[in-house]
Amino acid sequence: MAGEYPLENVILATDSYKVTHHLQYPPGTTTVYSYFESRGGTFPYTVFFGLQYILKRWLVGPVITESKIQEAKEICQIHFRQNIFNEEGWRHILKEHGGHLPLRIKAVPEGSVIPTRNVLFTVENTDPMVPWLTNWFETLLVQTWYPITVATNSRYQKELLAKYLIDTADTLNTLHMKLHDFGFRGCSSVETAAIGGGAHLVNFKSTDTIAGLLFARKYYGCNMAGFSIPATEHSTMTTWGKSREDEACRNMLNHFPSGTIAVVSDSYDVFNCCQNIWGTELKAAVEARGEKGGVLVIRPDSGDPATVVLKVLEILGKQFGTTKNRKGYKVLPPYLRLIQGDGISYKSLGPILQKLKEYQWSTDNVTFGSGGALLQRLDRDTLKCAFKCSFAIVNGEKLNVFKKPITDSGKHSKKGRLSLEKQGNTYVTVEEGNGNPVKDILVTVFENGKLIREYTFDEIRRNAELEMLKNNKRT
Ligand SMILES: O=C1OCCC/C1=C\Nc1ccccc1
Repeated sequence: MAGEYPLENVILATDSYKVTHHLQYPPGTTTVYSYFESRGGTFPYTVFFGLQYILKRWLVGPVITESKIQEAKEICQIHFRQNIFNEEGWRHILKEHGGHLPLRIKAVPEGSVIPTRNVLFTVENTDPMVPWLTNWFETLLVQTWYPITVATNSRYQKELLAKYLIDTADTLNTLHMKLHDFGFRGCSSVETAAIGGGAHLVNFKSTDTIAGLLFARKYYGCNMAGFSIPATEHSTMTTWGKSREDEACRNMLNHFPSGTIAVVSDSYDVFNCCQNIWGTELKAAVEARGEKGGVLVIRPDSGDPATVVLKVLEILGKQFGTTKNRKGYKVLPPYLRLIQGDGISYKSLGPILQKLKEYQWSTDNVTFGSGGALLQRLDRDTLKCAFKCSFAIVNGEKLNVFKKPITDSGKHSKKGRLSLEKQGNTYVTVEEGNGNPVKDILVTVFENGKLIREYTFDEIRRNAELEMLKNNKRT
């Protein structure tokens, strides 16, 4: 935002080859219009999220300055070992627009759930003198692939968890806390964790990735987007020594006499810990804590997830008893739950939930944590996010622009000015400028350096909410 001087230089936040592209468009080019889409891949729909961060972080305000132009000119001169930097182009932006970028960006509302192969946002230059500007910012804008892919992957897990809660639990009330973000350390950078952590929080309110909380506060006006609880790690358990694992467990009950706490219990033998420490030595203390509304969440952290979770449930069920809920599935006492934070991904979650169901255990009993798979084991190909030019004006002539490689039909691009319309329950990308502006779902979010439409986190969460929960339908 204006006033905050980022260390980096937005002119240089691009790929080297783009520095040479102003010399490559046909003479007389006055408009370059490009669009972003997911061409599909792992998932049939995407959750649109994260553009607002990139706009605020890089593009909003008088971002072009004399010193940035000078620095960019110097870097490019040395990097290309020739003078191809478009100094007068950038100076034009400084002089004529006061350093504001003469671009128009139209996008689907953040949080929208859109089938792949539909336009998600468009970019065009608003000043005919700088047509090369549109694709200069492809590099930054295509980085929306990351928050989009994290939010999408996270939402598919929410769908899975909702399905099993509907089948095996009495309510969906715990759904928003069922997948906890464990991914901070597994991210490539603090910024990655912030963006990815924020993207997960579109779907859930359960996280240990503090960077994601700050991201939601700073860029999406959300005061507190997620929650966590007092929880142990192996160091706070193993420093007591193997012979005092029971004291480490008791220490947690003493320090946190009420509320929900989690204790990792696989330091040596998770089955022994559940049977003889939680289920025998500390059983009365765990139950007493339950009287005051306390909840103990036991955390296995190794072994085959479904196998270990099942065996732990059986042991705890025997020691503490179980009840049957209205759907006929077993539930531990309300003061006792599990969290499985090892080996969880979209791929592994379904089979685990299915196995618990087959053994008559309600999904109510278990919460999940996911790290690397949630925030890092994704790439731009997961949803094939791409940015292509579809329209241009050259010597006053309007051109529908496209690529159509005979070597990959999946890479055919859309033509002309695009709009996104909803026809019945189906989204349709209307091409070649044939859309009805009144029905266009794309919203102008950025124009000439200003953020035109901002989304709050609550609005985004509503847009992204599961269909079954949309109008507060509780099963
Ligand atoms: O194991 C972990 O790896 C890395 C991230 C945090 C973490 C656990 N946290 C936690 C939070 C709430 C309940 C249980 C555990």
